[in-house]
Amino acid sequence: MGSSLSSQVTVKVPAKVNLELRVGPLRDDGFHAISTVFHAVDLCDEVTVRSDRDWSCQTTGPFSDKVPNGDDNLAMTAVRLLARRAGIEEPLAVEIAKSIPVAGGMAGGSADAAGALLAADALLQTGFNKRELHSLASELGSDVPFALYGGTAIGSGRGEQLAPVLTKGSFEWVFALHHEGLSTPAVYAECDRLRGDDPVDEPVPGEGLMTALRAGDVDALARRLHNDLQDAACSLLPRLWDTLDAGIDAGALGAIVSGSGPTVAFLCADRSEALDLMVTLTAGKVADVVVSASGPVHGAHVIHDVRRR
Ligand SMILES: C[C@@](CO)(OP(=O)(O)O)[C@H](O)COP(=O)(O)OP(=O)(O)OC[C@H]1O[C@@H](n2ccc(N)nc2=O)[C@H](O)[C@@H]1O
Ligand SMILES: Nc1ncnc2c1ncn2[C@@H]1O[C@H](COP(=O)(O)OP(=O)(O)O)[C@@H](O)[C@H]1O
Repeated sequence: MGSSLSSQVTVKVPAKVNLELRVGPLRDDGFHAISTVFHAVDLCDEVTVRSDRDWSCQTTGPFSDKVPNGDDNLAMTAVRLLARRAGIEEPLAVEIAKSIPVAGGMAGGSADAAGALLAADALLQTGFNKRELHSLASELGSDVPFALYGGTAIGSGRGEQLAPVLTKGSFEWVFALHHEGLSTPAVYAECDRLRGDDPVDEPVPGEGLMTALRAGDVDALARRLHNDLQDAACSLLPRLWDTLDAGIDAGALGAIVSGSGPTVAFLCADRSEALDLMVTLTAGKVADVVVSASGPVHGAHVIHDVRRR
């Protein structure tokens, strides 16, 4: 992209699955208090930011037709925010090579925002420290800070407050993607509707999940997967129930809707089981696309840095 002489930085940034998502009451600011365990998987976008004559944002890849270009793209919002806070007016061009499903509950837009923040920060040499970048990421969205950090982490508040979690080894996943997306606010609203007037407790982490992760115990992890938004996502898209069942029938150890959905995540015993499951689910046409990925992986990190000043 661009002239070979332009300065540009490329960042690789992962998707996430929520191993646990406990949703508390609706807060006065319109967000829900949550307790979640984010887990970064090696299904990644690459975000390139370069100096240019005008501001622009373009997306390539299989999901690019579903992503807004220009100012409506969250990555564009991110670079504009960073430049403004750094007091820099130089226009930037953003290019996203997109592999993370859109509106799939895997935080693809948040990942692009985090990637764009990091790339623009490296390009412009702002001098912002990690805490300041975290704060900018929180302004962009509840899931954006986690995409900067990656690994496995507890998220609290509205998801933006993070604490790292110790894990052993890696876990093998299969993801069933649906072309139809689900809107995150609509899924939270459906969760509230299904709960009706029932009192909702402040969310707290479930027992056993941290032990399973620390021990690298995939069977125990499969039993601890939990998502309070799952019923709401399935209520809005009932065929997700069939997708969840199909994976378990085909040998997955655990199945869960990823975040606000509609992507369904299956936890497998090992890589070979994951490949077998991928073939079975693809042949059974239970989803529009089936992919495999492992986690945890690193958060946003620079993979190319060409700066000419
Ligand atoms: C559900 C989760 C689980 O990790 O992600 P996805 O699965 O959609 O990727 C997150 O909570 C989504 O985070 P994110 O997509 O960053 O949401 P934001 O842009 O901050 O908020 C969009 C809207 O979602 C709702 N929202 C979001 C976070 C939260 N803790 N409570 C909410 O009620 C609000 O209606 C808010 O206006
Ligand atoms: N860079 C981006 N990538 C994906 N979606 C984006 C992006 N910028 C803005 N959007 C908008 O945000 C919506 C939610 O996107 P996404 O983050 O993929 O969902 P989810 O949080 O469910 O994973 C999309 O429908 C799209 O209109």
